Amino acid sequence: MSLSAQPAASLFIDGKPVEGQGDTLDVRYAFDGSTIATLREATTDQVAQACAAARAAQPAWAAMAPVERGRILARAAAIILERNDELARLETLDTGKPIQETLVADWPSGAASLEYFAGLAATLTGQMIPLGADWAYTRREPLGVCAGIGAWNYPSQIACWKAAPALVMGNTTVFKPSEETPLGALKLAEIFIQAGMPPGVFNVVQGRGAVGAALVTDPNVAKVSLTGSVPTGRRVYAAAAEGMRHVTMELGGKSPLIVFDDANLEDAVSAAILANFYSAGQICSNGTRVFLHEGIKEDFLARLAERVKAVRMGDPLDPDTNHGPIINAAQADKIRAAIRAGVDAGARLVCGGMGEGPFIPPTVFADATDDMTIATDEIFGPVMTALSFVDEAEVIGRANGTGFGLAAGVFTQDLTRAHRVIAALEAGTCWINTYNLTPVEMPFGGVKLSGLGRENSAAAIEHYSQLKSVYVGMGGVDAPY
Ligand SMILES: NC(=O)C1=CN([C@@H]2O[C@H](COP(=O)(O)OP(=O)(O)OC[C@H]3O[C@@H](n4cnc5c(N)ncnc54)[C@H](O)[C@@H]3O)[C@@H](O)[C@H]2O)C=CC1
Repeated sequence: MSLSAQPAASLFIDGKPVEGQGDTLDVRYAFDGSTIATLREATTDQVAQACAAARAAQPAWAAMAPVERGRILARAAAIILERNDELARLETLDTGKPIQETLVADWPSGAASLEYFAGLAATLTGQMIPLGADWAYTRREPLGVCAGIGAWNYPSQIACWKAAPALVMGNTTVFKPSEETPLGALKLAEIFIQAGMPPGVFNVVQGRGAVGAALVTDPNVAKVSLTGSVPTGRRVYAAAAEGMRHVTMELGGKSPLIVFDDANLEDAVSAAILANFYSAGQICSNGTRVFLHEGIKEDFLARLAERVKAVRMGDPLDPDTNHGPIINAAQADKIRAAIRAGVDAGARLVCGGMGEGPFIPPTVFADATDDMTIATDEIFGPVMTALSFVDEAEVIGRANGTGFGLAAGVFTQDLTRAHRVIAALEAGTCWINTYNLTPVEMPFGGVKLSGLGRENSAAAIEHYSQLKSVYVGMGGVDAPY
């Protein structure tokens, strides 16, 4: 089977594939470094063209009956699910993630988002407010053109999560995937057209940070939704502020996973695996600071080290591979530097280590302290840091002792404690006795430096719409003169 994944053209503007006129973008398969596609970035003019196409398409799209917009999203979801095998393969080539993951976690999650918001379409109404003889009403209106900017870990899911609530509200979108993973968004654009979406409603531009920056400040853009790191989030938020644009920021984390001594140990170990090693650890909400109660620490670590032996690194297209390569050499270098810093700081390496080439095995540090960089910095790789604790109040304070606030997890059989601890944790997305499940029905997002706004669930609609208030006078008008 050929590994070429060359698309018809690099960009998708106004319903058509359009070749980029900017710099070259080589797309590589993380497993062997082979080039699977060569794209061209969008120029600033092409970004402007995409935004102008989205602007031009927006009034007619917003004027369509909501249920009709919903129907198009639902049709797109059905096409995605029919083509899931082929799309999962492309996602694996684009990201290097194992096919056993991309078959279930990427496009299917994107399709669920389209289905969810399709179902919500007809319910997105304003309010009637009685005011005695007079009354007022609100109209929930679209914002206009919404720019989406994605990270490389879940490229197609991110494109769908940003497109679905925006489009169902009658906004139009220009999406820029990460330069590392540009292919899935082009498929989504094609599928939308196939599902009956009018040209210009969903557009794709490609490029590195500078293209993203041009998109954020385009005069036609009313809202920016970014999934990326905190430093990029700061830059994008600041640039968006100049035009008073709305923002959603889905940024990084260093989330705590707290395991009390009464937890079901086997489940807690499973959760720690999901919270640290799925997608080779390249997940924003990962619970990378695993706080273990002193009483169970060594049992937990021994069991985890045992379970990790079942890891199978290899060709991501092999259905038996359950741990893929890191997205690129620069990211692998960063992860290895973080591992080296953990060893140098005196943490105990329970398992894993440097690995070879693009592969870094599941790596577990124990006996770490809160101030070590392996406990403070987002590594975005398969590196777990275990910290021990004895007391509930102590662990809450330490879990909150970070600028990040994306996610948190608690394992305990004590229901009262579970809810008390979760209430005290500074995190936007939390789990009790499980980890990293992000169904579309549940709001997803962070607090503190991890972001603003929420994706998924009806809560996302708030971030892709604005209210117009209309006071209706039913009698005469009293004026002072
Ligand atoms: N909270 C969430 O939902 C998620 C957050 N992330 C976070 O993303 C990061 C990893 O992804 P990366 O792609 O390395 O992040 P990144 O911050 O380097 O890039 C994210 C996107 O922003 C673009 N970009 C870079 N500079 C820009 C600028 N000045 N203006 C506009 N756009 C710009 C990039 O081209 C890319 O498309 C991690 O910190 C991770 O935690 C990843 C997935 C989910």
